[in-house]
Amino acid sequence: MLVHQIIRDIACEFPRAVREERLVGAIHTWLNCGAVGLLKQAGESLTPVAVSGLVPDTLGRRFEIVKHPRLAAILAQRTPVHFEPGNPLPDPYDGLLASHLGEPLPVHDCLGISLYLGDTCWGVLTLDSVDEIPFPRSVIDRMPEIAACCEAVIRLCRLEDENRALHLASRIDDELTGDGHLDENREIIGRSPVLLRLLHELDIVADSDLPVLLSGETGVGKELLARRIHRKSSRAHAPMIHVNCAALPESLIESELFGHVKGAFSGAVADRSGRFEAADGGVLFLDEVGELPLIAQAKLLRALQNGEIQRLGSDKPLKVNVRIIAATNRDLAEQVRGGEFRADLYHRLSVYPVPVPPLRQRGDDVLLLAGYFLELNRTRLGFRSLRLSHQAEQALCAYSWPGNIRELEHVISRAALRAVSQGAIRTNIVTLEPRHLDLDIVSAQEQSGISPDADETPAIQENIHAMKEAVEQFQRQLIRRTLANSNDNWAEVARKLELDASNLHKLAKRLGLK
Ligand SMILES: Nc1ncnc2c1ncn2[C@@H]1O[C@H](COP(=O)(O)OP(=O)(O)OP(=O)(O)O)[C@@H](O)[C@H]1O
Repeated sequence: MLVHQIIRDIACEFPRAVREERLVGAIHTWLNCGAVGLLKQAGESLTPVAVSGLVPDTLGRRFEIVKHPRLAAILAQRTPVHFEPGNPLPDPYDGLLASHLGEPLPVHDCLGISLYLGDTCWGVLTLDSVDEIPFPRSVIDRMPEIAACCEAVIRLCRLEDENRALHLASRIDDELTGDGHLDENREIIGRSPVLLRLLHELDIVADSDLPVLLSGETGVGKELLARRIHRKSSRAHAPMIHVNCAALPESLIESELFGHVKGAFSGAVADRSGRFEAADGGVLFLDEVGELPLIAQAKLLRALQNGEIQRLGSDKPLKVNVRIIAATNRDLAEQVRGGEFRADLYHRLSVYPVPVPPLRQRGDDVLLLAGYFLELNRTRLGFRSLRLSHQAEQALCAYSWPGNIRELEHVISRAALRAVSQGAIRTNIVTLEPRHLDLDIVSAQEQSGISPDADETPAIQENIHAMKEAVEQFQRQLIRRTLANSNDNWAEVARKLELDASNLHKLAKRLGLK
């Protein structure tokens, strides 16, 4: 019985994401329908927090309410809304049903109800069927009861979150429970354990006033993470000023950072404050800090050491109070060894170093992010539905993403345009295939340095790295495939791969699959 199962779950200890998944899974099993979705309202959009029966990228999509008339209709009333077969309004899940991966079948029958916490709307529950037989009257009649169960679970999650936040505030270091993805101000998509661990760590460091050094490959989201640190810090009320150290011409760096007084150089026609002053009380984000020339490094160091700056051409010191967050895609420690970066500045910036993992180590986040970008493009280009074929999903998961999330964003936008130019009709369900994605898998391998006849020492180092990555990529695919063929049963995967269960657990964690 549905209600019994939900009450049993309420009595157990679960992280929020698991609670929500179990709730949706229980409703799905009980109804035996096509799909169930629990969507939370965040501003003008609905964000799926748990789905069952839909393709994995659904979790990354953000459904703009004005663009989805069915969702708007569900939100507009507190009683159940039934869209019978043949209803002309497009369904947000058209083409996203997992049971019809080969064929982009539209949803036929849809039921929805808005969910409330007290008088405040929280979001919606949606039930979809792919059969042309409408939901029976008995299900429609039980919708308020099902909604009440959902509301109870949501309320419990909220109370548990508040409790956890209180613990965190009193510096009782709570264990990671995997709910970082549901932050109100979320812009950061992903649920992989590596990302959730990182967000948890950043939330703790945000609270301190320590300088943070974010390092990682291009496009991994360093700037996005810097913004999150700022937003969650006690300096959130003051600005975060962004300085792209790679884009500043050497001759202007000093004046940009510290400002100048009238007449300091030809062209200085008036007094002007610099970025340090603009960031006073807030955060100065030094992006691509590894590109700063040595001379500018010395000046920056002096400002950080003394907590004061001088405008160019002035001898009056000005006190500034800024927190520094720096980012780099270079290996700064290596640059220090090579004499390109000052060791003293490096130590000042890297009080709290945060390596940001590349996309290929974030497991299924690639599909969630793909879903997020698919939905953005669907809206932008006016498609009824924009989805990935199973082969396209596999291609995205197998690719090594040297340009990380930025590259994924571009790949999806390009693929959508390519589909249009190849004749896709916007009023149909448009399915992106590997040929639309056009991922350059061969050249990515070449880029990563695999070359059988390279025998010079640096090349050997690179090859070892590339080989490790290729092996990990293979392991990731193998585990994912075996998992899919074993109904997500890890014990069965361990048996099939002839691995000890605890070794499989460790390996899956290292590969970002758990
Ligand atoms: N987890 C995420 N969810 C949604 N969008 C993301 C995520 N991570 C990155 N992005 C998007 O990917 C793009 C690249 O991110 P960002 O500029 O923060 O990367 P970066 O590491 O600072 O790159 P670079 O080193 O090249 O400056 C941005 O458009 C950003 O919004």
